[in-house]
Amino acid sequence: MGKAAHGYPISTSDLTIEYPPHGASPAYVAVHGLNLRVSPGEVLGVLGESGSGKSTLAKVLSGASIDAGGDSRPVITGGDVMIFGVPLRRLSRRKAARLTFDVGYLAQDAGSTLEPTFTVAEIVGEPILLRDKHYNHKALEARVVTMVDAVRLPLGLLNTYPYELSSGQRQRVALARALVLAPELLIADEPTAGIDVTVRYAVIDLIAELQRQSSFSAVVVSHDLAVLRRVADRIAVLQRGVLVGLGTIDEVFEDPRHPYIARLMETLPGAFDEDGSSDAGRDGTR
Ligand SMILES: Nc1ncnc2c1ncn2[C@@H]1O[C@H](COP(=O)(O)OP(=O)(O)OP(=O)(O)O)[C@@H](O)[C@H]1O
Repeated sequence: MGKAAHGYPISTSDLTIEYPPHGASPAYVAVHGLNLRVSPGEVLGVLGESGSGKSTLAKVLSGASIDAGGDSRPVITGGDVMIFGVPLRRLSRRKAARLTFDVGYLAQDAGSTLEPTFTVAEIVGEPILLRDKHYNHKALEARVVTMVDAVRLPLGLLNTYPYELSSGQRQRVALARALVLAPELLIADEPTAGIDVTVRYAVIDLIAELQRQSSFSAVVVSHDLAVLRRVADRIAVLQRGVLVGLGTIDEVFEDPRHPYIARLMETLPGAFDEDGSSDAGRDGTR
């Protein structure tokens, strides 16, 4: 794809995303006129309350919504987004499928939706075979071992099934799968949701560490500012599908130009502690 030549891994211009009408439900605009860019090697956090459009945006940026087809998927109806210079709005499903090999996507609840009949090794290795079904067996095995090791799972788990793992271990498997093709962009949607409180920060710290090692760009969606503080270079704040803040966490909150952000500050007790710790989101609720 010649990714390096395209400057920005993600560049949106007036991006509007809509869910088409479905049965009795009218069309719903989930993201309105979004303008942002993600630079090579940058981690952008996306913050917003439930229903603000974070997952919708993540799905579209990953190319997964086009690849999936179907009529309840989000569709770009205004502006566009370029992923490594490829405009998504009119992208065919075939080309979108190819794009998904370049973009790692850790979907919301990825850990709890792993294929239950596959072993850990099969789950992690599957994207390699989807890209190239004739991939060398030994090389596949070696790559799977490398990835399982990279996410700090014991290799003894390679032949176990998802139901035998803890929530944190399952999320690590999902992360290994999302990164197995060595993507230059990772889209992670609420990577710490549903994970036991005691290991939640270990998972986000692992993403931060792998990102530093491999310098991929990333978008990390979370409703938890303390999570984003551990990984994001900048954050984008969404309210009802509209971008209401963009910058480093300190820039966004030190000068809250938008009343929503000022309100958000009040509802995030402890979010501004020096050590980045926060009470918000620690109780395991979403
Ligand atoms: N398949 C769908 N059809 C119609 N509307 C939808 C669909 N999926 C989501 N929406 C609507 O789009 C809006 C944005 O949803 P989205 O899931 O992107 O929000 P979110 O910020 O990720 O929320 P959460 O943190 O709860 O996951 C919501 O109002 C939601 O009801």
